[in-house]
Amino acid sequence: MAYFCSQVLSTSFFTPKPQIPVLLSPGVACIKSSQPYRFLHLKAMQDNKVSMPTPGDESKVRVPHVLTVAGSDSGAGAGIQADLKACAARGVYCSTVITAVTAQNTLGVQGVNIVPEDFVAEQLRSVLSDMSPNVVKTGMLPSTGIVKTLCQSLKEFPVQALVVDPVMVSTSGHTLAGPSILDSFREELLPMADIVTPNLKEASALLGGVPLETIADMRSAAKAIHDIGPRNVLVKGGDLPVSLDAVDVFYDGEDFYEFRSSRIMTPNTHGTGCTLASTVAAELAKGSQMLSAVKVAKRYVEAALSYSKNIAIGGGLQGPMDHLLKLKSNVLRRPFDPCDLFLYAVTDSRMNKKWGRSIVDAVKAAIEGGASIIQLREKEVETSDFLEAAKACLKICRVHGVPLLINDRIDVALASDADGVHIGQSDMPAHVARALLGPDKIIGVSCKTPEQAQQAWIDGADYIGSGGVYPTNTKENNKTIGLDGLKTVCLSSKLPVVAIGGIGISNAQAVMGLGVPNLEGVAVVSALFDRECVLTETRKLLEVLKESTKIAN
Ligand SMILES: Cc1ncc(COP(=O)(O)OP(=O)(O)O)c(N)n1
Ligand SMILES: Cc1nc(C(=O)O)sc1CCOP(=O)(O)O
Ligand SMILES: [Mg+2]
Repeated sequence: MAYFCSQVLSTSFFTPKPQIPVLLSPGVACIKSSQPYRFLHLKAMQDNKVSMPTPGDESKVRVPHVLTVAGSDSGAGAGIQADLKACAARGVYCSTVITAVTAQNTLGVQGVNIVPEDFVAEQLRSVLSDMSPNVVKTGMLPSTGIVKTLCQSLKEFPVQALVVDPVMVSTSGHTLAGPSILDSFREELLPMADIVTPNLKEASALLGGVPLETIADMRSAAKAIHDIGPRNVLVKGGDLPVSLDAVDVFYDGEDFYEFRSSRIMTPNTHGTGCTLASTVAAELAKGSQMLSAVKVAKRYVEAALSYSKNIAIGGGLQGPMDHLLKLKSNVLRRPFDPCDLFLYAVTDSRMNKKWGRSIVDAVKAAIEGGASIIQLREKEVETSDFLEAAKACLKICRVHGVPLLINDRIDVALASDADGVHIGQSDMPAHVARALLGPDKIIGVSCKTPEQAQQAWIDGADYIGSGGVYPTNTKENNKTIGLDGLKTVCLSSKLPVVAIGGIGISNAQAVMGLGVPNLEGVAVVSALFDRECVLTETRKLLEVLKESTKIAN
């Protein structure tokens, strides 16, 4: 199975002209049409019925909103489910009117249950009369009655733009809207549409079965479909034979634009049509002009396809894509476990330089010796070198299932996709780091007092680093809090704690012997890295720590 990834947008035939905006901004409608529907729309705008901020509303944030009118796909690769995910990924609210419920998976469509027309009408009324979506996007419209109901509702409750994905056949070949629907598409729905996005089969069906085999055919089809009434047409050429590349043709009634793509080999293409149309709708809802909306939508779909090309969901020929671009990395990453803090190796560029080893070699040796978590604390390296080192260390850490944190630098953690950060009291505040890094990354915070420990919990930290337990030469002017200070911090918080500062094989047992339940381990710099052999020192410290847990039990 293959799909196409466009790296290059090529415009052809004509120099692109500035577009007349379909939307000036969310809440402001287009004025380039003389169709009755648009007059209704403009009239509603003037009557203050559509998207006009009302006095007293200034403090409320109006979010861009797409209403999708489509079928449910139980496998969630296409239909309503794809529309919801695409809008969520693009930061747009999505409400739903369900026209049919399908029993569907990656093998095909096993059943279709059409929602009664009057209940589709009721759903439409519920959403349109109250929630003022900016844009309506249509997918599976399985009966003429449902098409008519939709058109009627849109006349009663005009929206800023209508995106029509003329779904007729599922990717597995199952008919989702029969030929009887075509007349109502041509006569009622398409004349109201701001854009229609047929694939080759759908474009051919809309035009009475004309064969579409070349790019020239697609242009003619786009023009002929435009004559039916939609303001813009995107004919998708993914199924075009004889070419390694794929070309989509966009026509706005004046100019043609080609989107040329190269193939991505992937079975995970189910739902690409729904996703593309929903993303166009989402971008329009945010206020984009039509051509920009189409460009962004294509880029997004291609990124999602490329990202999801190897994910495995279901045993059929066509799998779903990952709209949020998250599944792959989450599958590889296990959640933070406080036990990870048992032997915490913190690197130091000066020490590694002194012993003539790279950061990567230092990390490799520490992991081989039994370190359960790594922190890159590289105070003196250039940002670009830090980033490179972080990426290289991450590869090693992932192979061994050892989390890698970055000291201080949220930007480096984000850019390298490290597992998290360690920050101190004078670094980026932990709640800001949490907002930047999201809910899944690990955040450790240095705390010397119970107040700091309580704040770390409030700010969303995952663990506390507490010290200096003993005097240290590694960190200048560091206050020593001793074993008592460490114990006080541990007892003041429910967060897991790792002890730091002057710890090595000679005193690790004394630290772990404190016997407080949330003290999970020790963090060490010089005892591992200011030594000739990191591997040997890590192994020795691991043995001491294991011994201390035996004594405690
Ligand atoms: C595990 C762990 N605990 C404490 C620290 C110290 O962090 P911070 O106070 O931000 O000081 P610097 O390390 O940035 O000098 C740590 N790095 N790791
Ligand atoms: C980085 C750091 N933070 C500390 C704190 O007290 O928060 S002590 C410290 C230095 C730890 O290095 P070593 O293991 O060589 O003593
Ligand atoms: Mg710091």
